[in-house]
Amino acid sequence: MKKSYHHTDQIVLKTLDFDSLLSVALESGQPFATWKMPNENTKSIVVSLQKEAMRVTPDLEELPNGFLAHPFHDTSKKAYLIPADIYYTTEMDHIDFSNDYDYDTKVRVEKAINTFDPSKPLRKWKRNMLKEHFPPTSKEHFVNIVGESVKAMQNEEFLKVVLSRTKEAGLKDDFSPIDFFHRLSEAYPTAFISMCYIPNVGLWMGASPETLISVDENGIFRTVALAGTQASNGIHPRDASWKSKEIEEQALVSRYIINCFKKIRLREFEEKGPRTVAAAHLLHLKTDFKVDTKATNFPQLGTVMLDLLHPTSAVCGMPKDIATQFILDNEHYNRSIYSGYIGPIGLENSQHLFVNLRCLQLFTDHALLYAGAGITSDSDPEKEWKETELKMDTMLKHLNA
Ligand SMILES: C=C(O[C@H]1C=CC=C(C(=O)O)[C@@H]1O)C(=O)O
Repeated sequence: MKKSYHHTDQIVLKTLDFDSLLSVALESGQPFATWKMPNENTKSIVVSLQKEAMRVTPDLEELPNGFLAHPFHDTSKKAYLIPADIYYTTEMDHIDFSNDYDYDTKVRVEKAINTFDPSKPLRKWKRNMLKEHFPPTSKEHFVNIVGESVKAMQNEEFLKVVLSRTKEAGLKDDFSPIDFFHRLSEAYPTAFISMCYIPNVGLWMGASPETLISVDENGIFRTVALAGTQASNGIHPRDASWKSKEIEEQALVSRYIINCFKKIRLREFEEKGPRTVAAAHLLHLKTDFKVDTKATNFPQLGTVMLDLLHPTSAVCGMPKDIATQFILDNEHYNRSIYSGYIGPIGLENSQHLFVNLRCLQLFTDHALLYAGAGITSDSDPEKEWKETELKMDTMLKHLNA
């Protein structure tokens, strides 16, 4: 696969700790991202020393290492890349610093970290927040567009559409994004916990249950079909039962992925499931797909599948073009990177991109939560509204805790 990480100059810090580096990054207004992988304890951070994130075509084999964030819909199909000018994980005893910067820049960064005072509350980050956003979706509007889409599907205009909405939640005066990141990491060990700041896109945080694509250091490619939702209400995943509406909704996502494999004539994939998995207080149906890119001699499979998969019918619908148009015409707001994809690329010789779900965007005094629900011809608009409320609770429960 790709070249190994080649950042060599190391910064030696008086006190090397994750929170200090993250605080300096957050207050600086530079593009940065921090994350925790599912089922791992390590927390990682990348900071760019440029003022803006890069706009790139998501070609994983060609891009510099860093953190990628792709919007749900972008006509130029470009992603934002936060290059790993500074890279640190809680497993490291030093900070990796890119060779592209001169000695003075390194000294400036080192000084900012070494003089950081953890006893002072963080305030400057608020200056970098976006000033405005589309008004939150009213219940009336959401229920209305779900009803319209159900009619269109009963008329056989399309098979499935995922409709989404936003809602505001106030922040406590002393709200700290860093404490929130740690609370999410504790609460959801199996999720991809992330925080990323991109100028003009905003500060986003999330606890995603859905891998879009991953390629590990051994060249094993993975993706999943995740759909169907019910509140777990204490039920163990193995004892869950599903209605045919959810079974079909998830089967459409699996079929979509298999069609992507067919398009590139790849037959050597392993498929496991569907099985029930827990994500916070919710249960979903999930099918796992796996390909050995070395055995199939397909090193660029990650990039090829990324282009074919996004947006999957777990966030968009079927057929893709008609569902996309329905979303753009009816949701009346810009999803930005909600239901797009985010994650580290090139670091530790692997790629890990997750669908940006169960997420929110921070503003100076409130958060904007995002959630959607898969609609089919059998959907009940009122139930779909409740489902989006349940999904938003994933973040809401821990926001002001
Ligand atoms: C679109 C979202 O979830 C997707 C992933 C799992 C289950 C889903 C569902 O049951 O509708 C959605 O397809 C969201 O969380 O905003």
